Formats: sequence, structure tokens, C-alpha cells
Amino acid sequence: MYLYNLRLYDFRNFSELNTKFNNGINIFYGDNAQGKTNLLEAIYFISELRAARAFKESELIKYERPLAFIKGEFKTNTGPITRQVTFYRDRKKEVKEGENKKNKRSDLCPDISAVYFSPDDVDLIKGEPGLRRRFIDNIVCQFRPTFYKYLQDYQRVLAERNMLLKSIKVKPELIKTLDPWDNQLIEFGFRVISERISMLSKISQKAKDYFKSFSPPESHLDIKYKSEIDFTNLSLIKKDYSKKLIENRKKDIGRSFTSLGPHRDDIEFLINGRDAKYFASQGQQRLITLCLKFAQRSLLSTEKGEFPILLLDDVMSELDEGHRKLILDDEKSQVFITTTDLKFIPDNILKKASLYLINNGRIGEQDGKN
Ligand SMILES: Nc1ncnc2c1ncn2[C@@H]1O[C@H](COP(=O)(O)OP(=O)(O)OP(=O)(O)O)[C@@H](O)[C@H]1O
Repeated sequence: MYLYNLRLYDFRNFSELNTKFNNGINIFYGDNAQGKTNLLEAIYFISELRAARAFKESELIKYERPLAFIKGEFKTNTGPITRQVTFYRDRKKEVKEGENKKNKRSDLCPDISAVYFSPDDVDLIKGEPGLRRRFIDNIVCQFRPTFYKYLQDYQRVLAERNMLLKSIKVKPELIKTLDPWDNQLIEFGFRVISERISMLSKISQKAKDYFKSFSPPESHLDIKYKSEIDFTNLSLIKKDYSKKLIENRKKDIGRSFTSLGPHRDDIEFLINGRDAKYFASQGQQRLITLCLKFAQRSLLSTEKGEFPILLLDDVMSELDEGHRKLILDDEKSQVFITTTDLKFIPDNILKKASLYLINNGRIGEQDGKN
């Protein structure tokens, strides 16, 4: 699967763009703040229908303009797909595949997917637990678009329960209305936890293998899901969840907040048994994220029968030569790379890539191979 044509209209700093790509390596190069990352963002959005980074979708519209669109034309094993997303300042975005409007992600062609890798991904190891939860949830959604609905249901019930906890503080007799909310929370929460641990076990196996192949023989990676709820036995999750919700009730009412559940869970990365968040070097942390992304890509290709598009945002300067070669030496997927300087791209890669000079929201002169 690959993206062969991209059109943008008032997207970030691009007023208008209409460009073709090859199905191998495409490199966006140019000075800082010219629009290279914006282009990757557009490609990720049109492929995954979600932002690569967390922000408001209205920020994607060019300053002071009323709307923006991204239109992508893809070739997949099952045929060509044209997808368009229009963003409005004053209403919800509109998504179309061909001539048909699509309201749900699960209605979209499942063959199209992308994996995004940027230097900020190191926050996945160093940053807040919410980033790790978002990472695993996004991957589950790539495989099971209906998971998004479970997450929304869970968030909705959680918000309602928290409101009720607040009311109970003032009117203690309302405590008898808590049980039905707890039951719903457990139902949706169980689905979220079980999907996450099943996906994490698949992805961690692959990531560990990649880590082994990229590291000295004595280093090994472990990845663990962390929850206050005992999830070691799937059939006992609900029982433990319910028991602990009851144990925590008094505390939860005091804080007007539900203190346990998938919204509080985390993922731990360990190198030789030590938490990578505190003990791994910056290079090792970066390597873990690289291995996770490669694992994600490998699972997607097995599941969908097509390699996802690989988007590498300014990572070349941060990787050593060996890792650069490993990333780029494979011919399996369409790759988009941004760099401020072509010297970071190995020569053998440059020879086969299409080059795009990005200059102030425009594509400048192009290499003859496009
Ligand atoms: N909604 C928007 N409307 C217009 N311009 C925008 C919008 N959002 C961001 N920009 C502009 O886009 C530019 C940044 O583009 P981008 O992040 O793609 O740069 P880049 O070429 O990847 O740079 P670097 O090499 O520094 O990462 C900035 O000049 C920013 O002001």
C-alpha cells in the first residue's frame, strides 16, 4: 500500500499543494520551520484519521482561514482509494472515501495505515503514563477500530461516576445509586484492559526481538502492563476490579475521583530488570521506542497483508550510522523522511530516494526521479 498523490489546501503553512510520491523512499529536506513536519502530519492524518501529536484539529487549518483539506490517493492490494478530510473552524471535520461520507473510523478502508517516528517519541519512555496509555490505545485502534468506541464508553461512564462521587460528598444517601455505575465501569474497563494486554503481549514480543538484534548480547528488554487490578488471569479481572472499587469507595468519594482502572494504568519498560525511565541512557530510550514502532509496523503488515507507511520525522541526525542503515535498508514499505541536511542520509539511500525541497509551505525544485 502506498500514497501516490497528496493534495493540501490551507493545511498548516501550505496554501495549496498537489504532489506525487514514489512507492519507495521520499525525503523532505530544507531549513527549520519550512513545513517538513507539517507534510508528515498531513500524511499521517489522511492515513490514520488521527493526529500524530495531541492537539486541537482546528490548529491544522492555516491561520485565519475558515477550512482546510487533505486529499490522499492510495494504491492498495485491493485497488485505489481516494480519501479526503476537510477541517472546519466552526464544525466537525468531514471524512470521505471516494464519494461516500464516512462517520466512523471503522467504516474506512482497513488496508491503509501508517507508523510515525519522531524524536519526541522518547517521551513515551520518559514522560507521563497518559502518553503510554495513548500509545497502546492507538495501536489497538489500528487493529480493531471498534476499540475506539469502548474507550469512549469507558470515558463517559468514568466521568459520570466521578460526578456522582462529588454529589455523594454533599448527599451521602446517593451512595446507593453507585452500584449500577460501578457495574458499567467494570464492563467497559474490562474490555479496555483485556484488549491492551493482549496487544501489548504481541507487540512486546516483537519489540524485544528487535531490541536484542540492535543491542549487545547482555542487554534485554522487558515490557510490562501495570495496573492495580490483578490482570494475571483474564477470568478474574472483573472480580478483582469490583472488590477494589468497593475498597476504594471512601477514598474516591473524598477525592471525587475514581482512583483505579484503565485510566490510571501504565506500561513499564525494563532493561536488564531496571526501569528504563530512570536508568536507561537517552540512546537506549530512543532505541526502545524505535523497536516498539518497528514491532507495530511488523504486526500491522502481518495483520493487513500490507506494510504501513513509515514516517520518520527528523530522526536521522539522532541515530547512529548502524541504526540509520537498519531503518532505511529495507525496501518493504513506502517511507517519508524529513531532514534539515541530506548529509544525514546514507549515500545508498539518497541514490534511490525522491527528494523534495520544502521552502516556506511549498515544494521547491525536485529531484528528477519524481
Ligand atoms: N495553522 C498554521 N497555519 C500557518 N502556519 C502554521 C500553522 N501551524 C504551524 N505553522 C507554521 O509551520 C511552520 C513549522 O513547520 P514544520 O514544523 O513543518 O517545520 P519543519 O520544516 O519540520 O521544521 P524543523 O526542521 O524545525 O522541524 C512554522 O513556521 C509555523 O509557524
